[in-house]
Amino acid sequence: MLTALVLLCLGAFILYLRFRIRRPKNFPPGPTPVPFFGNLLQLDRTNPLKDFDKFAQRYGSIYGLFIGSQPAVLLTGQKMIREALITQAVEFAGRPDNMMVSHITNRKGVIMANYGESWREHRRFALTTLRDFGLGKRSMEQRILEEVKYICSHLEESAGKSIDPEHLYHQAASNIIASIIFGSRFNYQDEYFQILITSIKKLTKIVIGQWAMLYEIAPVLRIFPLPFCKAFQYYGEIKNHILKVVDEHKKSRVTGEPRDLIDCYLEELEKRADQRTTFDDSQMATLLFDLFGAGTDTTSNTLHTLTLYLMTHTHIQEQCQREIDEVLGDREHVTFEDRNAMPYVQAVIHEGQRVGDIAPLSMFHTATTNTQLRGYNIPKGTIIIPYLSSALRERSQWKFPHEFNPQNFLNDKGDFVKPDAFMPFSAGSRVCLGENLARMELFLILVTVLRRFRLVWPEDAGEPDFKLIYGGTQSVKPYRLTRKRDTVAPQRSFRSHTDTET
Ligand code: HEM
Repeated sequence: MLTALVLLCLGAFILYLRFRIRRPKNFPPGPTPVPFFGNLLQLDRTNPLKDFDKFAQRYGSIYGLFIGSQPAVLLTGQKMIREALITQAVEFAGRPDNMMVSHITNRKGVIMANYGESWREHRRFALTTLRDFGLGKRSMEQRILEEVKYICSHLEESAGKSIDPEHLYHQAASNIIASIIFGSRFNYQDEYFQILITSIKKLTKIVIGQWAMLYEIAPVLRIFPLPFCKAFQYYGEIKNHILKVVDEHKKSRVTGEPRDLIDCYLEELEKRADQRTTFDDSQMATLLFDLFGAGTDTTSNTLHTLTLYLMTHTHIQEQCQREIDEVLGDREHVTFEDRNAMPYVQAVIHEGQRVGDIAPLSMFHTATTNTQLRGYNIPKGTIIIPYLSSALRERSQWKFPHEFNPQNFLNDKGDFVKPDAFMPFSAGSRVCLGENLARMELFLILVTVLRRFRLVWPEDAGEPDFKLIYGGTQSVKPYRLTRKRDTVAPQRSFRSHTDTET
């Protein structure tokens, strides 16, 4: 019996030695990892953000963790994040290649592409194409305003009923990016459209969930038909749609007259036919997937959370409406330029982004080379996690870090100011590629809707819940809204706090 026990202990010790995780020399300090799981068992599986805060209190604004056996460094606070992503931009511009999402997209396109020529060429192409969006005859602004008409008519039709705005915003954001890249929008009732949107939402959920984690730390499981296989299926559904549209474009396009981003890419392919280039059909499909996916959840979740705050802080909604009326007067349409004359609305939108905290952990980066940060060694390939939420609610950076208060973005004279800690789009060479589009969407949609409607928290809806549901992209829980046509709201305010749900 004793011999068996000794042998068991010895076996366990040998296994421990075999799978023990070794901290690289002079690696940032952090909690002790256990074999195989690293520090994953010390993190709340449904929402690790509070654990990250606790570690930051103990180890400081930079600390080391292990995701399985893979070393990772967590960056907390705006100064630390900027130092890594801006001052040492190139050294930390990589992407992990062992994540499920990098396998799904084959590391092509932009989002999961590693730092290098292909990422650079595709990022540059996408940015220029989005920026010069005089494509065809319609500007980006016109495309957004066209979609806003559908949002308004949907709200118009909902008179006397309460609606779930989440789906409406998802459809609108998805349609705007679809119109830019595919050249056409979907009808809100279109079943196929619902399938695509649902696939994006489910895929986003799976790739940051527990099954993805298992996929990443235990490659041996990948051969089994476990729930992570669904992610590949959802990706396949979206990609099939993309390939179909690309095929149609190849048949119908006219050289020199691009209608959308696909036509622009096909033209680039033609131009580069005799050159060495990273452009090809499969890169194009992943780039389209990246833009369609990234352009759907993000802006719509921001609008969803912001609308909840506006309905429940009616004095803020009213003040926006007064400013909008003053600036627009009799004019039918708002333009993006009008934002410069609307400091309060600007402050409200930015505050919505701050408390909405859409991408709490940004996207993971990696070190592109062996380097140092704050005197610590960071080996090539280390995962770098910019903890964006920590900057968005950093006590020393905000007048009111834990409440919804547009004063966070206004100075004493009432001018709009943007503190350095405002980084929902991240920073540096990987900063969100759709930032300008997203800012334009948020402004044009919100101003048009608030100009026409008063958004009201239904009388029978109880207390609003401001907690964010943790995810790769976060949002508040589903809720319902009613709308009134007049824009003068009775005063109604609820206490809000900006915690993430645990
Ligand atoms: C409110 C809306 C949005 C927010 C808060 C947001 C936030 C982010 C964040 C945090 C990242 C990661 C940056 C990093 O790795 O450091 C990112 C990357 C990216 N976003 Fe957005 N995003 C938004 C809207 C959009 C839209 C509308 C598009 C579509 C054009 C888009 C396309 C992308 C792409 C392609 C990347 C990858 C960039 C790269 O790896 O080089 N985003 N976004």
